[in-house]
Amino acid sequence: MRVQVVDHPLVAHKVTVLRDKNTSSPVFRQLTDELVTLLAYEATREVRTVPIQVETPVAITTGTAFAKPTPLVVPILRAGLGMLEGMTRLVPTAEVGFLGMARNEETLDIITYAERLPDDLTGRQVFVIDPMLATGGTLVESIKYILDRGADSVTCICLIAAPEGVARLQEFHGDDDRVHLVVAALDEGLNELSYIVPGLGDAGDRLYGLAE
Ligand SMILES: O=P(O)(O)OC[C@H]1O[C@H](OP(=O)(O)OP(=O)(O)O)[C@H](O)[C@@H]1O
Ligand SMILES: O=c1cc[nH]c(=O)[nH]1
Ligand SMILES: [Mg+2]
Repeated sequence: MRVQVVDHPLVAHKVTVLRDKNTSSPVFRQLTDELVTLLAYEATREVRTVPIQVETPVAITTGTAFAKPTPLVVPILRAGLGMLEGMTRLVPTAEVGFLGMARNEETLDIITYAERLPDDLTGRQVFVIDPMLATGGTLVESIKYILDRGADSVTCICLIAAPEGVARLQEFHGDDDRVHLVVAALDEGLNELSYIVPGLGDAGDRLYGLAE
């Protein structure tokens, strides 16, 4: 598994505003959208391409197109939805599958309440988007799900990760070079409620309001 923390002043600045508890939902959504495009730039470096011919007003030249099968983007509902538009804007030919997962805030067990993915992911490059990697329970489960269906690779794009979550991914997928993780910030750790510290609070709530 390869882990990349994107070290860039634009990313650091946007994450700082995102963390601010006084940042409103509309601004939070806008920054999430902007951040995913910056992270996706790194995360899609190994997306498969094929050469194509293109005719400019001046000459015919060789360009680049995404290879088939096209990349599959999988937002983890709810909070991952906030990253979807930024991702599909960059990779417009991508297909989109959905995983609805929520962690029980007391037991931290993961409940999968929705799943809409192709049964066969053979040969697919999959991009999982979810802003928060806390204990890692959600991502470990998602990655397992996707690899079990035959995907070639799973690249997870997260805004904020806790070292505990990264360690959990290492434990389950550390030796697997099909798995990549790209994050904007690696934080200090988890608090007693398994929230990321300093983090930004509950990403789903800040994007979409209270879950109750
Ligand atoms: O690493 P973990 O400990 O599993 O926690 C991370 C998960 O928690 C958040 O989702 P949440 O369960 O709050 O659902 P929501 O997006 O509907 O708010 C977040 O978006 C991740 O999916
Ligand atoms: O800090 C955290 C941990 C899990 N999920 C969130 O949205 N925030
Ligand atoms: Mg939540």
